Amino acid sequence: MTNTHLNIEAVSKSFGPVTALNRVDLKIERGSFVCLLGPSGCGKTTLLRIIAGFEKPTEGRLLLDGADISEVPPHKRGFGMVFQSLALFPHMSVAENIAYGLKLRRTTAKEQRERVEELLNVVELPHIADRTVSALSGGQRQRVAIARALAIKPKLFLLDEPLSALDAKLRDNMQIELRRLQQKFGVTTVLVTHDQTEAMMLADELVVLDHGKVQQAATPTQVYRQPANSLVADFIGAANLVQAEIGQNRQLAIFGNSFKAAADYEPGTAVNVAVRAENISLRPAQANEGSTGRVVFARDLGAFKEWLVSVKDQEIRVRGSASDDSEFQVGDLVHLTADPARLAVFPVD
Ligand SMILES: Nc1ncnc2c1ncn2[C@@H]1O[C@H](COP(=O)(O)OP(=O)(O)OP(=O)(O)O)[C@@H](O)[C@H]1O
Repeated sequence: MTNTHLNIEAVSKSFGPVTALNRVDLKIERGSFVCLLGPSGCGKTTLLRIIAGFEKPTEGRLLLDGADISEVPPHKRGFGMVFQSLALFPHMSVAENIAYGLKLRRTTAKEQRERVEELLNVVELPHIADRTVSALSGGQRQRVAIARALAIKPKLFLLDEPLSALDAKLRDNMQIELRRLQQKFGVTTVLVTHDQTEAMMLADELVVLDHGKVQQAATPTQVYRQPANSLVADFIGAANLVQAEIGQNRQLAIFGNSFKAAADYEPGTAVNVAVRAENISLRPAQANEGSTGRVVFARDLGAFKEWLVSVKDQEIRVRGSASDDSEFQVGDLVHLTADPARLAVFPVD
């Protein structure tokens, strides 16, 4: 059964001649964590700003629990927000920052104290309530900003690239923390990111935007395994897009390996086949063998190995697991095999 919290109906937004959003429809489930993901300029920040009320849609409307909020100003929407800049008050203490939204809501001093204490415990900063924000580390500031946004028990929790200023290790820790907090509070959350690993790590539902349109809205696993089109396949994960042609009985040949396309296409249809780097295996090849390529780049990244293999006029990215002890060097002739169960076939646009 669905339980829609926010319903975004046919929302479009133009800035003069630029169409930032083009009839976006999206239903956000109560208590879910939704990530808006896409390349730079795809419209994700504009969509978040429309949800927050900082921008008005050119067309379409927003329904919160069924009520039209399109005309409601941001401060009356009751949403909690965290931006990349955090926008904390540097001269105020941690506790004052967290209590800020509560004060505006005329909460009693006792309620404020209790709520601040509760949140400081949740974000694991109970000992620094009295410090000024300017004396905190990047990760601590991040937690204060999150605590401040959650203090008002927001109807929606909105975050715009909140972790992008943190170094890789801290960002990884904060992603786990953010996800745990969101689950603990059960707050409906929308986060904008251009980092697909972050989006896959956090999201219940991943919304891939491109060219101002929703290209796919599904679980991270679905988006990864069954990308809706070649834009999504290309954007998510290390995918190779290989051109091929449908033969008789839906037969297709990729790197010389033949397999059957799942969807029904006319023979002779040109298609793009998305093949992820980790779904291709290599073995040494002989010069007179078919379906071979030459290794042009090789690196060991610790967690996995990666090669670029020149096949015809394309460079194919291939990943092997760290435990795989095959060693291919630049210049080696290799045979490629794609896992037929993990291919996605799209008509050429
Ligand atoms: N205030 C504005 N005035 C004019 N054009 C704008 C404005 N805000 C956004 N745009 C344009 O709308 C499009 C979508 O911008 P938006 O900031 O939503 O993209 P984004 O996906 O968040 O990109 P990024 O990841 O680079 O922040 C872009 O072409 C952008 O230049």
